[in-house]
Amino acid sequence: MSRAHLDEWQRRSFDISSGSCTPEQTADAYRAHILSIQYAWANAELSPAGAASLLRTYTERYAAVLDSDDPYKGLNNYAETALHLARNQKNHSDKWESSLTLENVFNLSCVQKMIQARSDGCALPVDPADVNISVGGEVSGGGEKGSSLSGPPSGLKQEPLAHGHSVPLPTAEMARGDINPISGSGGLEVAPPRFSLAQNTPKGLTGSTIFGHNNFGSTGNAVVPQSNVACTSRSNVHNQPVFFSSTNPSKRKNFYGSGTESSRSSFPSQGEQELRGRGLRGEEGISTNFRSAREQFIVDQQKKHSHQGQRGSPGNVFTITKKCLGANRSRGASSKFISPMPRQEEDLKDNTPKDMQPVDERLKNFEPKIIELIMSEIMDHGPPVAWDDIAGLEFAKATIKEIVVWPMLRPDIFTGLRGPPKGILLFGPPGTGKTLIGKCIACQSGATFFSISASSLTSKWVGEGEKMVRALFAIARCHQPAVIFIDEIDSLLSQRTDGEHDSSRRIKTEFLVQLDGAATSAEDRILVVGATNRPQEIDEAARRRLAKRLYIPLPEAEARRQIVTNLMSHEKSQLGVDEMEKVVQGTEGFSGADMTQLCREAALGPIRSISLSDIATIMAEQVRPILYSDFQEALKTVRPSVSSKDLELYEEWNKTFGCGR
Ligand SMILES: Nc1ncnc2c1ncn2[C@@H]1O[C@H](COP(=O)(O)OP(=O)(O)OP(=O)(O)O)[C@@H](O)[C@H]1O
Ligand SMILES: [Mg+2]
Repeated sequence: MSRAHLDEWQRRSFDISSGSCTPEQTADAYRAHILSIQYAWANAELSPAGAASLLRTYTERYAAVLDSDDPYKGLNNYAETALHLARNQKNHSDKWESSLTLENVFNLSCVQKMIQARSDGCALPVDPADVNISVGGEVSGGGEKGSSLSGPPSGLKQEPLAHGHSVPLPTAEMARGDINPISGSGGLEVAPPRFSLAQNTPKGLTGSTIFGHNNFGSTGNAVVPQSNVACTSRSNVHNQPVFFSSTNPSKRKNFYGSGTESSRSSFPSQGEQELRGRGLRGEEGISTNFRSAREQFIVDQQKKHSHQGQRGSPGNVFTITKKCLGANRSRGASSKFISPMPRQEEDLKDNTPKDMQPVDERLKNFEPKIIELIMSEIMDHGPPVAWDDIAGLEFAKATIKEIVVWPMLRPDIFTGLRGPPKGILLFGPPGTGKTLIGKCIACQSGATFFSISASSLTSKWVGEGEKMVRALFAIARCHQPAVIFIDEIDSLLSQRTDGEHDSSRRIKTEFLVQLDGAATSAEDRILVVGATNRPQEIDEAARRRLAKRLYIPLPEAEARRQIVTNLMSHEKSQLGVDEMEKVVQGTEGFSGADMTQLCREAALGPIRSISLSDIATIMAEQVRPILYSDFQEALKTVRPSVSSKDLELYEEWNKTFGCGR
């Protein structure tokens, strides 16, 4: 080092050793030393080894001055910082005091309840919510071999309670931890007694019950040293209530140590306890979570076996239960998990009556794809339709109720000749409510309802049509009582001609076979409802099988009024009685669908009266009500869709084949 540096170094060293420097000056001097060393090393005036050695020495000395809490020699840097931080922290814990004292603990209602329960010989009310210590009354082993808590151990006072039972109270000595209340020996060094809750437990609460720790392995000021709380249960513990202590008395409830899986997984098993006990003894009462691999293996094995044993017979397993989510639910092979999303096949199974289960075997011959398609055709969706939603058609409605609803309600009296027909044909002009009736049957009959459009059978599944028909009837048989609604049945069962396509002929034949089978089988409760607006095109063989042929005519005046009233009730309208009458009279020959169309058109009247500039801003309430004038306007554009000539044909067919009066 250069001469100047060495002089400076010397001066600083003298200052430090003179003892006249303040800690700040000493620290500065050491810091300057460190800088000098770094400088010399950077200028290659010091060897790296020499620089490292010097740096270590002076860094240590510098740190010693900084960290020393001696006010004359050190800066107490660390403490200063920590204290500074602490000063800025709000801390209320120093004012906190537990309200739970030795005196008032027995006044707690939950403690009283427990005492009462024990005195009544009932199970102890305990909440395992946040507690994980079980302490019973029977003492086996301990300082005085064979001693039991039926007599208070030395160090426990007997204090009579209101109801006459005595409770051992800890004394001041115990509170100080001088005496182990459980051992009763008055000494600290006691072999750990084992506790189990037996019926012959003294009526009073043990000191350990009340003052037990929350944590198994914790040590501290508790009255009961943890080493003594390692519970084992060799016998007579099954079905015994397990006693938990809790720091939160409000959480205590009735609880039985039933030894559920969750509890066992949350609490040390017997083997675990023993191992822990060993560990405790071996380490002079200091519990440790460490376990050798072998010990862990033994614990795991014991857990496994105790689980199995518990399921079969709840034998000699450790009966501690911890409350946890779902603990009360039984799990395992016997419990049934119900998925919130039922699968299709489960639906199929569930909808099938138990006695119909063997029928499912028949579905094995069908391709799952086809079964799935048919199942998706089950009409269980769409807005429900009530009988009152269908205006007029009183005869048809009464007949259908008689054929479908009553036999379903009273199958016992609709037997033999009174047995319901197996096939119905609803025929009539378009838009008169045939499909509506089908939907209503679906909602009201309570039967499994299959709704298939015949055209989809012939066009959608070309080449598979007859398979579909067969599968449809097979599934319906599995879901009896069942209603198969076939809309536009004319396209399926039209007259057989020489020029027709082979596939549609096969479908038709299959359908007739199935219909025949359903019609002839007395046990089958399958009703086929066909709807058509071309009844004259239906094959005579099919016509015979659809025994009940109901004419669905155009709505009469009363029905038309009902349709308008029904539809207008959902809108803002002002239609006087006379005006309504005029509308009804002006719609002679209208079908139900035409009436609906007329009302829709009339409902647009108020909107059309709003000027184009206002339509974007007008409030919904400001739109005027539907008036008679709107109907008058609508009647100019909406014409009846059924011609009188067509009507004659229906009337004629009804007279020839219909079942109406
Ligand atoms: N009797 C009725 N009561 C109330 N509304 C009806 C009635 N008949 C028809 N409607 C109305 O007409 C619409 C068409 O009816 P639906 O589809 O049942 O006629 P359809 O007889 O099946 O006709 P298509 O023969 O053309 O299939 C219905 O949605 C309903 O709004
Ligand atoms: Mg229809």
